[in-house]
Amino acid sequence: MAPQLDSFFKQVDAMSESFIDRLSKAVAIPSVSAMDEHRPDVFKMGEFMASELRNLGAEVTLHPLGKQPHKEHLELPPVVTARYGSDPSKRTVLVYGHYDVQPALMEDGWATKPFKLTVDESSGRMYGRGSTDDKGPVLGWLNAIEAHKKAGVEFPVNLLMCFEGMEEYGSEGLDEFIMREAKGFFKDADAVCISDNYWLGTEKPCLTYGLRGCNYYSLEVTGPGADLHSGVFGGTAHEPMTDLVRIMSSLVDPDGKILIDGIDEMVAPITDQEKALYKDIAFTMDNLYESLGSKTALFDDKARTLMGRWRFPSLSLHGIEGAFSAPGAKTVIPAKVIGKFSIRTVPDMESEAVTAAVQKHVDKVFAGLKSKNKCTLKLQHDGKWWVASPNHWNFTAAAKAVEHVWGVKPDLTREGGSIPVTLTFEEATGKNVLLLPMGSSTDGAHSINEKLDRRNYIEGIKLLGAYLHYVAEEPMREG
Ligand SMILES: C[C@H](N)C(=O)N[C@@H](Cc1c[nH]cn1)C(=O)O
Ligand SMILES: [Zn+2]
Ligand SMILES: [Zn+2]
Repeated sequence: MAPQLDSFFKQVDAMSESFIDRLSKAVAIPSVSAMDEHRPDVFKMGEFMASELRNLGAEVTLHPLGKQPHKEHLELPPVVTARYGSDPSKRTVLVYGHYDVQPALMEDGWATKPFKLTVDESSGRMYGRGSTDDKGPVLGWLNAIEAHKKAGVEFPVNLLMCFEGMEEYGSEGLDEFIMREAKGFFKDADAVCISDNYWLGTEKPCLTYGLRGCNYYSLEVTGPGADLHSGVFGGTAHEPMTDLVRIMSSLVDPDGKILIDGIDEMVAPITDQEKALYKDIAFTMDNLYESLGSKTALFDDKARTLMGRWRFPSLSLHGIEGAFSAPGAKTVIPAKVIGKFSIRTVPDMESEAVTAAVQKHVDKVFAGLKSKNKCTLKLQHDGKWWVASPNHWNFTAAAKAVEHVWGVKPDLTREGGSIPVTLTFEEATGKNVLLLPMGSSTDGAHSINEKLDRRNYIEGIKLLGAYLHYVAEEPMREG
């Protein structure tokens, strides 16, 4: 295999500028799934993926998913599936990624235009929304195909690709599609690989075997018929924002402790075996400070910090729709405000039980306010946590590829973020799922100035290709 991989690696290096150009074109399409006005761009990005894949010789299908639930004026973007190769003597690997991105506005504080890939030649940092989450990794698979073709190296496996456009909005419609296609498009898969998370630091690669789930809520408080003048009506009416802020501040304390009764009891106890795992992970508090961009950590020690990210639930307050947020001093009483918060869930939390506990808490606190306003809690979307076995040939193949490309053994990690369909793929295919990250801890996914380091992108393309070669070699045994 070594000469084949050498030729493939040389080709990736030779094509690196054209791979960066492909990423620039993708970043330039603002495929923000959470903003109605960007829905045509999400479709455009789906078309871009389909056209790039067709040019590489893959069999591509765009699957419409129908109307968006609760937003029937919007069509869901298509799932793009593609097959590259159908040789029965080869293994078949299914890869998944998403072509939608989080919102990004210049006024959020970006130093460069979010939808223009800006390469800082001195640091190798490539800034742009979606560069690391998840356009860089998704294009990594396409680039790996192209480099094999150009280098004249036989592609080692049959590749099934599944790219969606709603991941950042709860993967609407995808679970049903995957279950429908379990015995169709996905039936040949021998293993699944997802590249959509990050290293723990900036130097050591990792393989990931767990994710937290995510229950995302909106909490609406309404009262007056329209926004009011606070001079005229302040002191005469129950104010929705006052109620909302009280309820939101009752959910979690400043140390991150969730204050909702019953949540702690749902969390699986920590075992001694698990405690021992944390000490060997290459992660320091300085890694955290670097990726936080500050020293505002909740805990001073590594193990508690990793547990806080991986295996305990957390509750984050995200924002308030309808609140006055512009510069200046508008003296308004907003008539309707919608608070947004989410709970990252872990084993053994069940979505329905979490929502029941949240509803009970909100009802209790709101009743205590004795307000005449109306308060409504809604679960916007939920995605389940996932923990898999890393003792499977899929992980062994990936570990060999990491050692080959990066010269070190990868850490085995869990991820604090969520990829809701991971569990669905596991259940639909009955096969092992591996998370193989490309980007690093300082990439700032979901934040301002999101970036992917040039080194992680180019070596990441080599890693994805090498992984497929090692998969082709691994003896078939379930782990
Ligand atoms: C880890 C992955 N790249 C990611 O960013 N996932 C999102 C998915 C999401 C959106 N709403 C709920 N889950 C995340 O973890 O926020
Ligand atoms: Zn994301
Ligand atoms: Zn992502």
